[in-house]
Amino acid sequence: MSKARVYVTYPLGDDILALLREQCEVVMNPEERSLSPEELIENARGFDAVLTVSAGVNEEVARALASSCKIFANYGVGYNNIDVEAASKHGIYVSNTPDVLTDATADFAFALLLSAARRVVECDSYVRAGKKNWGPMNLIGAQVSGKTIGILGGGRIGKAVAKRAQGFNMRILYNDQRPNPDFEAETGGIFTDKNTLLSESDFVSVHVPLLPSTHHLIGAEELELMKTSAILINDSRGPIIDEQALVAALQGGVIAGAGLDVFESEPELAPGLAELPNVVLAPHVGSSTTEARVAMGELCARNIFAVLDGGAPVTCVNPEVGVKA
Ligand SMILES: O=CC(=O)O
Repeated sequence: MSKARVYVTYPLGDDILALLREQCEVVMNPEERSLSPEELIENARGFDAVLTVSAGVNEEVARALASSCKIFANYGVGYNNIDVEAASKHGIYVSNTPDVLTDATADFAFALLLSAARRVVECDSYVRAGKKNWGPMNLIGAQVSGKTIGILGGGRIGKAVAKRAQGFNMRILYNDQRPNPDFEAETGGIFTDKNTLLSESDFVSVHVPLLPSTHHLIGAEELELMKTSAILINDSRGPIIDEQALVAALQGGVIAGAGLDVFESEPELAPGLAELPNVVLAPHVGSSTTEARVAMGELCARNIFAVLDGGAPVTCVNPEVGVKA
């Protein structure tokens, strides 16, 4: 019997390709860029599975690929790039990669927080410019230990950030659609409404999925509620923050700083953002550790193999597909 065929939308490491090739024939887009829906349809037509790395799957893509494709296995925990309803309608499973990147992403939120608070990037430039002197007034930053952190999103990554904050003896506030007893039991976090969280926190870290209800969750009004000394961290999804409003707030001293791994229109930045000295910027690398990347690839492969074997994905986003089948 011929092997099932998997299309991979973005270059991935040899380890994951070798694993997929144990059971499947694999074709990969060799270019380091997201494919347009038209290109995805053209390239993946007739394949049994598509491993999506930030490629957009809309209604047309789902419809065009439905005669052969059984799963969109998304390489990432966030799957806002995929129209899940359309995939379900056309009987195609969607899976994501939760858990395996939680620690890496929480570590990176803390890396951004510490970098922005203690001006690590400025310190690096300072030393590289040959200015190595110690001085009592030199590059003074914000203390992190003992401060209040406000975590928007009480899920896996938010909770992992809270656990790190415990190590810094921080007061932990969090907000979500509803309280999460596990979050509170494991971290001592206190559930508050969003406005209280924004006005009382020294650091606000965003860990919600991108949904219509979380688009621009932080805009000009929310930034106005924050302390002028506050630092905003985001390594979830860019459109959760109104980036133009954030630039204006940082320029006007409404808040003190930001650490951003994600942007509204990646890879573009809002005008003025890159010129600000009080932001630390990163190119969407929250889950980019060797361990997390290997585990994400393995989980995509497990999801694909499970579906090709006639079952449901291990980490399934739309189990209703199996119910209808
Ligand atoms: O951004 C990365 C992810 O969603 O896993």
